[in-house]
Amino acid sequence: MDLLTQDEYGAMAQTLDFPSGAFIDGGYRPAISGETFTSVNPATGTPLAEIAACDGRDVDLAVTKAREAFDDGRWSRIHPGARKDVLIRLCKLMTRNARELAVMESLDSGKTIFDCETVDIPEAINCIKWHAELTDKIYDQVAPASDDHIAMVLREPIGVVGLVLPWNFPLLMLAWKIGPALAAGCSVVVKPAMETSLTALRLAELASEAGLPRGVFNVLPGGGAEVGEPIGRHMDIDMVSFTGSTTTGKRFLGYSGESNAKEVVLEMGGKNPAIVMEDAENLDRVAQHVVNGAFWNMGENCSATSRLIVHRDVKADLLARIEAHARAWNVGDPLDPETRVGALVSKAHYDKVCGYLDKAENILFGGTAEGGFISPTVVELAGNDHPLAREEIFGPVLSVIEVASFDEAIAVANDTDYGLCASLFTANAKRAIRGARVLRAGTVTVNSFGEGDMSTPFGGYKQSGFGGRDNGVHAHDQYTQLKTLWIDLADDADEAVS
Ligand SMILES: NC(=O)C1=CN([C@@H]2O[C@H](COP(=O)(O)OP(=O)(O)OC[C@H]3O[C@@H](n4cnc5c(N)ncnc54)[C@H](O)[C@@H]3O)[C@@H](O)[C@H]2O)C=CC1
Ligand code: BAL
Repeated sequence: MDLLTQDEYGAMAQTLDFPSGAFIDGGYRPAISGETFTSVNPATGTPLAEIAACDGRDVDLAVTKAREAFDDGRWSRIHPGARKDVLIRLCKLMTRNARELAVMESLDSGKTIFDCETVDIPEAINCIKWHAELTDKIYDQVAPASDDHIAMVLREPIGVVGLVLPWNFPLLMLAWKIGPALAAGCSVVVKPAMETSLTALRLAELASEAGLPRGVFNVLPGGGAEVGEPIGRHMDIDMVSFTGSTTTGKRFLGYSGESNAKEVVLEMGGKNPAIVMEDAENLDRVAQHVVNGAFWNMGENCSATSRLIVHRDVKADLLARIEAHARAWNVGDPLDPETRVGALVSKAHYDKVCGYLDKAENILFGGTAEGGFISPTVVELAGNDHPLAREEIFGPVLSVIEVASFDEAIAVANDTDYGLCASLFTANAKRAIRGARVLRAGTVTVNSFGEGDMSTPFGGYKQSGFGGRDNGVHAHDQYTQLKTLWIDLADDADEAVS
């Protein structure tokens, strides 16, 4: 991918048309209330767009349109290959508009243009394509039954799905959810985070251009209480898939229980450990993985490495290498393609992360915070009980905890309410496998940092996840429900039924 220069990206930013309406039933429209909110570029504080501030009435309208679309089968009952064709056309349109989407995403979220161009947009396209390709390659099942019967297990799309999204990977998290949901034949009502609504709105427009029937893909910008809660409580939504904080995620269990017992899938916070044992090979490479895990996307990542649990014998050497690599991560204008650490998503979130820096008693390096930007920071902790070791910070702050043995490292790693990801660096194969088995996390990486890829499920143990997984065939399956079809084949029409 050839990147532009900072000036060229700046010039492009001036020419973008930002969407402003909610996207309902195939077109943009104002919120029923007529209210709007201002979307702000967190890197500069300048307003980008006035966006429709939806509420429960818009949710009702969007759900009605989504239900009509689902029930008349314009998407849910067409040939899977036809669904695939539309989604592949959407991927082509995304590719054609990739640069526009990348700049829009960077302006709206503070993410670096480098990441938007090289990760967020291409991975979003790849995700939708992966699920589109799956659509006409999976089969239903025939169950064992007597010769007088045929028993089938059919997968049907679950129905109207609410998708409630975070701000840290706005388009990519949307793709993780609409990819499998649309491929399965569902209609979706999407609520982007208020901080980052622009690319979701633009994507709905592109999907319409690709031929997605109206009513199938609706996007409702607005607040959590105004849009998220009505989605969670709606009596005609069959399932909600949510990504965000554990506190808000748990609310959806209550909404479901107090409404129609809709299915709920939650992908929530993390406090992810990286364990580095004294036998880890190539400490320089380990340091690069730790820096990437901790500081990529400004640490605004549920899978971010936020606790470095390091054996005392390699601690000094490893920290020196981490510092050297982290210092090479430029902090600054997200539209400069050399920048690796952009702005935090909002003033409120910046203030929250600064509050954690204030609590840090021993900052080893970094800790510079100015105007919405925070430099990669490493903090030494005496143990795992400090708030920096227990609470999700969601910023470029790595806490270091020293240990003296493998068993102690595993115990510290598991001593958390979260269980999303963990990484383990060791050259000892037995330790690697034993460690991977006992670490209580949905994804464990050995001698690397990562989340797997499109084909592997992503989600958490403990308070990091509930009800399912993003990515892979598992994600597709969770947007479907099973129907048993049992057919009597006996040639005995005259016999009494017993
Ligand atoms: N796991 C992850 O990927 C993410 C975790 N977070 C964590 O959450 C913290 C707070 O960030 P927020 O943006 O406030 O996260 P949040 O979990 O409150 O927001 C996620 C989504 O839920 C919606 N929402 C908020 N309150 C709601 C409610 N009462 N009912 C229904 N929907 C609601 C939001 O508008 C947004 O679309 C961050 O500092 C970070 O620690 C934030 C974003 C993503
Ligand atoms: N890293 C993708 C999942 C998330 O941060 O929410």
